[in-house]
Amino acid sequence: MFAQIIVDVPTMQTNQPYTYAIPDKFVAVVEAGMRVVVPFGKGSRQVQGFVVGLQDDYHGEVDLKEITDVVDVAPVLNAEMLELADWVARENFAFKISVLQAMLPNVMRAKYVKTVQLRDPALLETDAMLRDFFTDRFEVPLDDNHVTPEVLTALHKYARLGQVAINYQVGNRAKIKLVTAVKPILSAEKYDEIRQGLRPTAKKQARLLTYLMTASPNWIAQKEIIDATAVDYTTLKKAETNGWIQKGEIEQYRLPKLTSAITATEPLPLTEQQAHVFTTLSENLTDDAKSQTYLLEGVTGSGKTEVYLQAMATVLAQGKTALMLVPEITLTPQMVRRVKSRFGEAVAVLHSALSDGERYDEWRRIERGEARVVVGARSAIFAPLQDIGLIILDEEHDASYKQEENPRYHARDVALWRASYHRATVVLGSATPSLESRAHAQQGQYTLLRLTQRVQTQPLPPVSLVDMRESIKSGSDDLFSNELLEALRQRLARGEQSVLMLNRRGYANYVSCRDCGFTPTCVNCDLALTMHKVTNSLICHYCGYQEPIPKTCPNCGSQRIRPFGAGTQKVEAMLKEYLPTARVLRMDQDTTRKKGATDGMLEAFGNHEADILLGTQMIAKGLDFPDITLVGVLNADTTLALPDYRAAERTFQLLTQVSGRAGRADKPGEVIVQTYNPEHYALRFAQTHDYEGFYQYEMAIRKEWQYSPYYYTIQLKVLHESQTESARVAYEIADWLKPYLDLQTVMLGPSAGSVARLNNKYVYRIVIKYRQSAKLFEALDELMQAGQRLQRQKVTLLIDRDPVNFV
Ligand SMILES: Nc1ncnc2c1ncn2[C@@H]1O[C@H](COP(=O)(O)OP(=O)(O)OP(=O)(O)O)[C@@H](O)[C@H]1O
Ligand SMILES: [Zn+2]
Ligand SMILES: [Zn+2]
Repeated sequence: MFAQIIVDVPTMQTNQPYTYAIPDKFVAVVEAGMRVVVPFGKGSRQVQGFVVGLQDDYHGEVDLKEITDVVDVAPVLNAEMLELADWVARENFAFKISVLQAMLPNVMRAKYVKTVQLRDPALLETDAMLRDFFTDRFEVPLDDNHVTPEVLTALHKYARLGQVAINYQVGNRAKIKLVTAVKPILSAEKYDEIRQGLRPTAKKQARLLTYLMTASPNWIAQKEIIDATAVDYTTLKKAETNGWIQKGEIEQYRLPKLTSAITATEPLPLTEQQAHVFTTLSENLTDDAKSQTYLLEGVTGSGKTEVYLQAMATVLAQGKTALMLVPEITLTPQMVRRVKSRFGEAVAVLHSALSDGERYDEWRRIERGEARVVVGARSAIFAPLQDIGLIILDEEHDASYKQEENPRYHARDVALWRASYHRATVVLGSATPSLESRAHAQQGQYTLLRLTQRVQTQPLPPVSLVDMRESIKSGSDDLFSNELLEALRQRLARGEQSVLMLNRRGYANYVSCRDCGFTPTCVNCDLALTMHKVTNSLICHYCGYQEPIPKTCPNCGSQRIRPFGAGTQKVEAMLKEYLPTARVLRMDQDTTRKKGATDGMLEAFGNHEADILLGTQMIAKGLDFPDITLVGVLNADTTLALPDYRAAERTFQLLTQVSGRAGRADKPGEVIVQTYNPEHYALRFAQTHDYEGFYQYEMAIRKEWQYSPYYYTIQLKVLHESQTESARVAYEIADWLKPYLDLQTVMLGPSAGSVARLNNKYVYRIVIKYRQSAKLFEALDELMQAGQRLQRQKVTLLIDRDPVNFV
């Protein structure tokens, strides 16, 4: 037997698997999706690799090397994942090894100690070999050198049946947690009989026996029994001696904690609009469903989440599984609670704030089929769910769905792939869909569904734009207008709550005129120019255009053209000055760094322990608190100045999202947006909550400037320690690519990266705008595979498809 293996050798990256021979002792064990150790290269260094295929024959010339060792006893990636990894690697010019690794939890990637855990103690009675192996323990280290092929083969078999598990431990980080457990071993009738015979004073024993009568004959954590029956350890000890129960150890998952208990909730009766959406979705949530994508465009507070929950319940009832992705920052306890209160233990949460151990536990619960609902951020799209019926992407427009490092996949694309594999339904939900998705709906690739009203038909809050150019002239400072301070005072007097957002995106990276609002833009691209203090210049991150930082405003001649500044701490201090009685809760990267801090703060705000929630973009999404009646945006413009053709879209989305936090329950809300660009269309459309208007307007601009969704973008970056070498290679690549570009394809650059050096390497960039991809992609693929040659020259080449940031 022979195996095809993708090896993990950073300096020899290639997407071609290597063929290795499988020695006899591993023939019964090795399967696709397992990791193995193989010799590689001249010195036959031992490296890890993934088995991606098996074959009976080999007709090549060379003598094949043999697999040295197996890392896994059961596959850690199934057939779907292997196929998906191929696709993700191909579509994103990524290396397969990095994709395969991205699919696994951290602990399985690092150096580890392996253990075998006995999950079904009954095995010991039937298999003498296993009895010797485990002796008197439930979990033993697995050191491959000391395990005979027979035992390995047996473990392999039991692992497939779920009777033993192979666990990975990194130091102590991801140790399996074992707890004492009890198993009822007598019949209900027998327990009843014993109970009848007890002395009347044996109250505790009676309680225990009553509990055992109705308990299922599985292992139950001892603590659970004690909590339920209020018996003590002595009672349990006695019960064991009496032969009523068996004691042992079971694995306890480190379930991510919530600060307070969850109460079960029932589905809410749907509003007319929700019901219409749900009915339409239900037509495809059937056993013989086909893969189908819906775009749910629903205003803030329209009850999208309730529709998701009910759709999830539908597929679960069919025995299928459901996956719900939300942006990292909206994966709040409030959100998790909403899902867990419906589906309880069936929910696994995958979140970057989890410890490696917690994440690994959740991953295994999913893999074993114990968790059938997954809620998570971007990387949860690789959750090892089987038989998926429904995939939801909430806030589908969110930029965090694109991974900004290798492999640079977009979770939306992966979602569509997996849905087509499982013939599942996809729901992309947002109050402000991405232009790409909305355009797909326009063309009929997605089915468009709308929720135009809030749940209790509360109106969307009125939004007023405060022109800061005027405001400053009349004596306010450039952080607080009189209008906003007055509105905050009103809320304090009424005991209502306010949310204040300081927009930090693109902060201090650009200059703007305080008198006329003018921000310098690129002559080629119409994008805001980014400030570079070192060179005292403004640079276009897209095409490389440069100009000196102007001393006076080119638009109105004012000298008050300067960078943006001031952080949340400054704002907090000023709030204290203006509104001494207000209780302010500041939420930013500093105050939320500690694990669980965000949860605590949101809970405190929910309990009215603060009047004002001050924060960065992280407060714009998802919050659902009934007493927020005022939302203030201190500076709407910073996102407008992002060096990104999506700047207007991002601004519109952010303002719409944050406005949506006000007036969600019975009290009417109000939004105040401070800006230097009150005429900008992104603000105008956000003011009237007019997504469709914005969409039409922005599409016309994208068409004119040849941006997505009309054109796609690919960014190539060349990095080298020497600037001349970096430039030389970039020009070489550009020349090499030219013959592959058709007439509609535009190549910008090479130009020096706007951040001249990254990690001490000089960056040169090429940006390609294209409509037809076939020929171009072939060329890029070839280029990537040539990466090895580049590696030897110490050149790094990065290929980023549809980049979110131009740096
Ligand atoms: N059918 C219903 N009946 C009563 N209340 C509902 C119903 N559907 C949703 N709600 C409540 O209305 C509020 C808003 O709903 P939800 O958070 O699902 O909206 P959303 O569209 O996801 O909002 P956003 O996009 O602004 O986060 C929630 O408090 C939710 O519990
Ligand atoms: Zn000006
Ligand atoms: Zn430009």
